[in-house]
Amino acid sequence: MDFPSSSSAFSPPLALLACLLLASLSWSSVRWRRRTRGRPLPPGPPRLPVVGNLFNHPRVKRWVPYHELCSRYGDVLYFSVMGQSILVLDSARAVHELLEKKAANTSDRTQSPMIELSGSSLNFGFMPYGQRWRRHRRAFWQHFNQGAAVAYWPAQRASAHQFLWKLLRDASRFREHIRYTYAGVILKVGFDIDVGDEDDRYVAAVDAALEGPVQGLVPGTFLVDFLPFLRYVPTWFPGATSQRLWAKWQAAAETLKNLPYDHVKAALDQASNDEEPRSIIGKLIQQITAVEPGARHEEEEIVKNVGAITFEAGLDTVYITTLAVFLAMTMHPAVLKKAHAELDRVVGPDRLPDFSDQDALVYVNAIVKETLRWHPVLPLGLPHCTVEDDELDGYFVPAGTVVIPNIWACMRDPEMYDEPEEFRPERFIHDGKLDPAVRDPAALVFGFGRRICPGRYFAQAGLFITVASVLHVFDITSPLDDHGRPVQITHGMEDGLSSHLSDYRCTITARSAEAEALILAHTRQS
Ligand code: HEM
Repeated sequence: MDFPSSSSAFSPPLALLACLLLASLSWSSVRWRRRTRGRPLPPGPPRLPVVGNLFNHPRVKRWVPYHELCSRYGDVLYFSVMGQSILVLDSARAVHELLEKKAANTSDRTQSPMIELSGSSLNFGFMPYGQRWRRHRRAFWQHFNQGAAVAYWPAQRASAHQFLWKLLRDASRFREHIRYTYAGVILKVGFDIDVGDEDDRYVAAVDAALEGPVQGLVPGTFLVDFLPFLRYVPTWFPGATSQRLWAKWQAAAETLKNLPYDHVKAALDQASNDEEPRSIIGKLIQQITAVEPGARHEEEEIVKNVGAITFEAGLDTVYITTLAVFLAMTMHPAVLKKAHAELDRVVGPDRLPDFSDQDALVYVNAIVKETLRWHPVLPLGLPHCTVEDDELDGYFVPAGTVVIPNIWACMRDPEMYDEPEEFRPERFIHDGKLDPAVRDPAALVFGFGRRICPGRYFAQAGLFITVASVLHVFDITSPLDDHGRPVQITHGMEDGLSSHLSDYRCTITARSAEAEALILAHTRQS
């Protein structure tokens, strides 16, 4: 048999290239085997060479298709998109195994150009796991831990009362009223600013700054997520509409960082030296005055960021959850009737609910829990990221893997919650008390490990007092059509990092003339 001579088949440079390629492939394969130690990657849909799952990775309302795929592959699901490993955890068990037990290795965040371009660099929720994130989180937690959060109850109560009065005056604008209620509390406790009735410039600054994260952080919305060089196209370039949008978002984030901060700074400058600052930002500014001037700029930046993130992370979450309570009451009149009965019995007609009623208002607490479960506002949480190679259930999890907890799926696990699609607060109650045997949705919807939501105590207190106050004095019923007939509405979740409701129309009326009088009396007092 004739073999072609080596000189005719391969020229020396080509042969060298082939040898180098072969050597590099064998070296990668050895390294891969060393790293995996024979452990396979977790199961998942079939992958194409190079692009992996680019064409079969879910894109819309991913919590649903992820969950459907898990019924085929199990509660740990693996994708690889253009070399990026993605792991979906579809059960409380899997989430606990990786994000709680191995928190030291799974508390990083993946970085995307859209974080900066959407104006979210100030948000430590997106910062990589490390010293900078830690310093931000420490400053925040100091003022929002369980003990500290109690100090904000009076402001939360006053804001809830103001909300009742606004609903009484014009219930058709209940969505704006909810936003003002929660933004007002943050402005008060964070900056000692009293929010205006409407057209408040601080609330306008918050709304403008939230546009970037809400629209810009939905994965895959902007091509720059896949082609990072696009961020350098100048704004004057024809068709560079995204660039102009990003510039607007970043400017709005800067305004949010500086506007309320400057107010606090000015107030501190005018106050006498022995006066204790009343606001969180005031206290943080006071702490950094002792810092050496050289390091002060960095510290000042942290304080500004902490102020801004309180709005960025703390407004839409409670706003959407409160809207979901209104929707649930509209759809389930029997639940509202039971809440009314409990409030009449525990609180009575002569006053509004208070935090001291919380233990006795078992059904109202159960409504808040059921709403957090029924409409988990961050259905996929905030994705974590692994730092080093890891292992789960005997599978290999490479370093740099994006880990997505499917909180929505956990909240609909029929093993944990019977008939999960139903809105049924009773599931949390046994013998007239909250049942410790039923998992509290708060143990999952606020996230995991070292990244668990540090605003959770503040959020839950605000939700409780607002919901209890509204249900005590208002009826919430179906919206009416043009002929005055009730319209049947259903629960739907919109796509997005935080999921808005598809429909939230309702009719809100005071329960009685006494209820109206009660609202007016309390508004005058607060
Ligand atoms: C219903 C209300 C809320 C829900 C369901 C919620 C849920 C979450 C979730 C799922 C995370 C990601 C946790 C993780 O990575 O595992 C998170 C992070 C965060 N939340 Fe909340 N949250 C709520 C309200 C608030 C409020 C009111 C504040 C501020 C006052 C707040 C501040 C934060 C911050 C600063 C982070 C970033 C934590 C970090 O990455 O270290 N949240 N939240």
